[in-house]
Amino acid sequence: MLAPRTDILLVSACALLDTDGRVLIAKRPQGKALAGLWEFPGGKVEAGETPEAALVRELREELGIEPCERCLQPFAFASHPLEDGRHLLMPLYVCRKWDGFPDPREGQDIAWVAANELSNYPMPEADKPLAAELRDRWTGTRVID
Ligand SMILES: Nc1nc2c([nH]c(=O)n2[C@H]2C[C@H](O)[C@@H](COP(=O)(O)OP(=O)(O)OP(=O)(O)O)O2)c(=O)[nH]1
Repeated sequence: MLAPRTDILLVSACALLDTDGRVLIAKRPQGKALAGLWEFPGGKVEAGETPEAALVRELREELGIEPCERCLQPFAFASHPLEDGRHLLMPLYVCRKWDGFPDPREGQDIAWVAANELSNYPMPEADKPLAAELRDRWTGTRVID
């Protein structure tokens, strides 16, 4: 028997890291799914785009910065069911170098947060293992949850 068909939602996201090892997160605005939760900047990969090109476009649109594609370092990914029946596949890149100063262009709140403080910010379920992985990588300790 064939397994039921699942639509995949491909979203590219990025952990921008500053020189102090803090990560930029953004609050999802009212009116969007998961409003009020903190997320990694990024968005849906459009037809014909690579995940990297989508991320460069989203970072430009959301934050007015210009990372170069080769500065996007693959870090981890989320694979998570969404409430609407689709399945989220979200590669998370790390980026430490970009042109410009991150300035929210879509009215979203942003915060620079130490990796070991990400757990103080409510995030979508899909992001929790990614935040834990960032914490482990950038604090050099592995915490058993
Ligand atoms: N950007 C981003 N999206 C996330 C994260 N975690 C998570 O579950 N998502 C989900 C929420 C949404 O279902 C989807 C991203 O969709 P979106 O609506 O923000 O994408 P977009 O910017 O292309 O949106 P739009 O053009 O439709 O407004 O991925 C995350 O850390 N970053």
